[in-house]
Amino acid sequence: MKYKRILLKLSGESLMGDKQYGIDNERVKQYAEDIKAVHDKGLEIAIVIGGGNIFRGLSAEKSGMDRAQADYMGMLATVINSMALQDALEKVGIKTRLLTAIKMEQICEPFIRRRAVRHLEKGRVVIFGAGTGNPYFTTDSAAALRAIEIKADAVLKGTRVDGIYTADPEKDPSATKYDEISFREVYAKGLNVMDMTAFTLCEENQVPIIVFDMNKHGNFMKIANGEAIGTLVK
Ligand SMILES: Nc1ncnc2c1ncn2[C@@H]1O[C@H](COP(=O)(O)OP(=O)(O)OP(=O)(O)O)[C@@H](O)[C@H]1O
Ligand SMILES: O=c1ccn([C@@H]2O[C@H](COP(=O)(O)O)[C@@H](O)[C@H]2O)c(=O)[nH]1
Repeated sequence: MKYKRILLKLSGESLMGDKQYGIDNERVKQYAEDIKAVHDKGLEIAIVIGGGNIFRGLSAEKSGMDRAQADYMGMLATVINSMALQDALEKVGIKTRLLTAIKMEQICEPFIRRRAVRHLEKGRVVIFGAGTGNPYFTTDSAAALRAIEIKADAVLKGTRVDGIYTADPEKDPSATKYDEISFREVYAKGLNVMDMTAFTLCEENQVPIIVFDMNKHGNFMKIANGEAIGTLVK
């Protein structure tokens, strides 16, 4: 394995699979199997999962809702996704712990940095739910923040695009992919695959980011082995 400890960011939207909303069980199962294969090789894995398949604060604000209220709803959506992933991981035999930034003591532990690190050292997959616990942030920023806190070697952003493109590939079919790009170039070109707060946090703390297509079975293993299949930001 190329790394000892990584932070895997999973997209909430990707969890929908071919559905228009919610959680596709087959997709969650595929993620769990891919994560197990890498975990079995001894990599310490922490996960942050988005909530875009259920609720996004920014979209709700556009429909007239108070932004902070909507953001808290978005954070709760990430907990639902985290619980679905936790269930799927346990079904394939992985020990997990779900730690949330908003206390929900009947269902999971509160986020305590030292406990998270201890869980990882003991070989448990740790899922961080409820983002940063603060409105006006995203789960990309939560992923960057937690990665720094647990001293992860990299943020692996597993999403539905296979890397960072010169423009959004879902809107511009002529866009071309970068194999590697600097943080400075990402800012200068305004590449929106992740939010800028997340990029800045990683740059300031020397945590590289790799963007890759998590929906293709086996890709997570390739990335964990150091194969250059996505886009490396450093
Ligand atoms: N320059 C770019 N290169 C690659 N992807 C880009 C770029 N600009 C925008 N994107 C978009 O970034 C998105 C990244 O996917 P992802 O599903 O992680 O988004 P997300 O909104 O963070 O998901 P969620 O909130 O559900 O976790 C894709 O939809 C892709 O089209
Ligand atoms: O730290 C955070 C993380 C998330 N939110 C809210 O949750 C939703 C879903 O997260 P995505 O990153 O968009 O998947 C997000 O739209 C925010 O409303 C938050 O407030 N703080």
